[in-house]
Amino acid sequence: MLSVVPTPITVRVPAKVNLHLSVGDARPDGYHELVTVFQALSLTDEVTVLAAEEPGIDVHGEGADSVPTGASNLAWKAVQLLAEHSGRDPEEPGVRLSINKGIPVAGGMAGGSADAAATLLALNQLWRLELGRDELSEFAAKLGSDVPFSLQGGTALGTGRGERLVPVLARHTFHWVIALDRRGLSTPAAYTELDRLRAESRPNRVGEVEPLLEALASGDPRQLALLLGNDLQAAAVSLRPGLRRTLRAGVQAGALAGIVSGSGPTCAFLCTDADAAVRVAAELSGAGVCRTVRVAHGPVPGAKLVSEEPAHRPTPPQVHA
Ligand SMILES: C[C@@](CO)(OP(=O)(O)O)[C@H](O)COP(=O)(O)OP(=O)(O)OC[C@H]1O[C@@H](n2ccc(N)nc2=O)[C@H](O)[C@@H]1O
Ligand SMILES: Nc1ncnc2c1ncn2[C@@H]1O[C@H](COP(=O)(O)OP(=O)(O)O)[C@@H](O)[C@H]1O
Repeated sequence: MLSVVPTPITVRVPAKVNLHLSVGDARPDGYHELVTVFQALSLTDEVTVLAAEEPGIDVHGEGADSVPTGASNLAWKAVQLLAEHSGRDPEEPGVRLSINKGIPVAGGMAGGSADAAATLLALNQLWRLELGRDELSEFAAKLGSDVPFSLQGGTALGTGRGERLVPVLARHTFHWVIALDRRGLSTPAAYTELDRLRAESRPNRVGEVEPLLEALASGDPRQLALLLGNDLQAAAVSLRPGLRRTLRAGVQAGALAGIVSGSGPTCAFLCTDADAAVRVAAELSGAGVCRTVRVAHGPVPGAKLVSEEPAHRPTPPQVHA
């Protein structure tokens, strides 16, 4: 008898930067209450899921060596969650994952969350689960605070632990230079460091989010640059004092402003336009303050089947007279 092997499914998924990250007090469950504005950037991972008897994960690309290939990979947790939901054996789900990293690992750009979101979307297709965006988003929130945003993309206001999202109007495209560090930084360590700093002094807190939302709606990068703010920046800089130099170097290279991305140590520099971003990237890469630089723009869409993207759509059949 002929058995039909489903075609592998590939999903592309973006990194994020927090344009505004206001961290409240630690809650009884250990999470901090946030008010944050996420923007999805054109720095992406690709996750392919394929039916296979031997389960497993292959990781390629940027920082692949430091990504776990076992059960602690967040994308594998997504496989197990949907396997359980759909009555499959989570230990023998009959799939392999291939992850191609473009998002820096442990860089504060939600790379693991991105892979988990991509896996949810890909398996929904491979296993024909027909879960809607809202259901996928609920599964995403079980996997991590940033995972729902990786699914949604664009620009969004996040509250709660970051998982409750409302889309935000962002006019025009913003242009960024991303400075990647030599080593990653742990998210829980950054939150713990912030609690420690707050217990012993009063580090500055970011202000209200409304002015930043207005700047996004205006589309003016100069206005936005004045309002970027991240409460975790003090913690990241305290754990990695060299970041001060990186932030200074980006502005000296011509960026409008620089910010630590989420829990760091990646730094993101907002530039006037695409040409300025290329110039800033070239100068920053010569300054010796980071491992490498990337140019990116945002907002971009969230996790997407690669076959749905316009550039990959098959050309319509030609009609010859
Ligand atoms: C800081 C942020 C900013 O967007 O992102 P990254 O910079 O790591 O990418 C997020 O809050 C990270 O979200 P995510 O990485 O999904 O965190 P989770 O897996 O849910 O939680 C990991 C740990 O981070 C801390 N955590 C996370 C979110 C939150 N609102 N409060 C917290 O205190 C907790 O210690 C938690 O155990
Ligand atoms: N698919 C994945 N990609 C990257 N890191 C992962 C993945 N799954 C688990 N991890 C682990 O999660 C940690 C945080 O990685 P990542 O999500 O890239 O950073 P951040 O939380 O700073 O945005 C890494 O140190 C790594 O051990």
